[in-house]
Amino acid sequence: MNKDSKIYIAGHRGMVGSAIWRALDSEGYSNLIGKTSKELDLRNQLAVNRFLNTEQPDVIISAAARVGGILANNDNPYPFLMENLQIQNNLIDGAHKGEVAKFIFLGSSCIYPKYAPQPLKEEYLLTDSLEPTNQWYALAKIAGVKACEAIRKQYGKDFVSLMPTNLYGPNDNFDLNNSHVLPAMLRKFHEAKENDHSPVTLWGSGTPMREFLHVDDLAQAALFALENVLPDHLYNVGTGTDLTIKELANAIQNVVGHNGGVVWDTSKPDGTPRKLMDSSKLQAIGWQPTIGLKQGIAKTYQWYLNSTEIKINNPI
Ligand SMILES: NC(=O)C1=CN([C@@H]2O[C@H](COP(=O)(O)OP(=O)(O)OC[C@H]3O[C@@H](n4cnc5c(N)ncnc54)[C@H](OP(=O)(O)O)[C@@H]3O)[C@@H](O)[C@H]2O)C=CC1
Ligand SMILES: C[C@H]1O[C@H](OP(=O)(O)OP(=O)(O)OC[C@H]2O[C@@H](n3cnc4c(=O)[nH]c(N)nc43)[C@H](O)[C@@H]2O)[C@@H](O)[C@@H](O)C1=O
Repeated sequence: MNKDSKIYIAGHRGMVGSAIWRALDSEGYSNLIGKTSKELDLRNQLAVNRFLNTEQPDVIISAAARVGGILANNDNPYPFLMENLQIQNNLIDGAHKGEVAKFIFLGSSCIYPKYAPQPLKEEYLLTDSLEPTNQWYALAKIAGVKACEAIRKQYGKDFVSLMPTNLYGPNDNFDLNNSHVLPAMLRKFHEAKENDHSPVTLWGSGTPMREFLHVDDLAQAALFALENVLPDHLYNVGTGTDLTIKELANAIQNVVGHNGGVVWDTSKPDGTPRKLMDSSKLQAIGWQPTIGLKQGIAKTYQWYLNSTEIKINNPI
């Protein structure tokens, strides 16, 4: 890939898009383009086609999506299904018709069946039914993976899908209803510490297990996929290590310095019991995670403390 190739990062202001932008920028990629959702609504096919015809990017990295934690997914099935289908269809089909040479699609570990064997291998896709809380989002993401696979199979184009595990890091969403668990816990424990170490209420039973990857490691995986023609269409991107939500709460409490109690609100959903990824396929060809969870949580908490603008993303 040439350093002056024109690379459109869709969703460049989001947690993932901004991390990919930073990674490419620091590697010397000088022709990056991004548009906010106000400037270009990716649900609008006509607008997307006009934009792609005008800009003619060489590469598209698709980090734009309707994203949220377990409750946002569970309570908003239609936008999580339809908006994600619209955004990705417009980008993937526009890229195919516009002769974009390389397309990197981002999905999520929730595409795999709820009770698939662990760790999750890429070939477990579509072998059983999905986790109900995020099946709508997962179905859209599966359609994106299959669209890229179909274009690759029929036309031989370099369209590839990366499936990250649960991500965290700078520019995450800290809205207490819509965010994922790690940013929600950072904010809840921080605010409780400031409030005389008051008790914190967390969701579910605390027994589900999750795997967490720092978004800068995911950005390195995207850089790796940009700079190499990957031999297959689908790659998991994770650390290979998971922990219970209770263990995560303890780790975050320690980093933040909160000494109060924790209450588990079991009226909130647990979601899938476990979704540990087998990322050996991508690791075997050259990508490795580098940021351990404790270090990553500490870095993210520092970022949170130093940020003048914390993203509270509540589009619903
Ligand atoms: N966060 C996570 O834990 C995980 C995320 N992923 C994947 O990574 C990708 C990015 O997620 P993340 O960065 O966390 O999400 P964010 O919510 O932080 O960012 C999403 C981005 O999408 C853009 N966007 C949303 N709707 C539209 C629209 N209609 N038109 C144009 N742009 C739009 C937003 O643009 P703007 O800011 O301009 O409104 C925003 O920058 C997604 O594909 C997601 O599936 C995968 C696994 C885990
Ligand atoms: C990335 C991934 O993210 C989502 O799936 P999820 O992993 O289930 O989501 P989550 O991060 O919101 O929760 C993980 C666990 O944590 C528990 N939990 C405790 N306390 C809080 C809490 O305060 N907030 C949140 N959000 N969860 C909490 C919560 O009950 C659950 O057991 C999907 O959007 C899916 O589409 C997807 O791709």
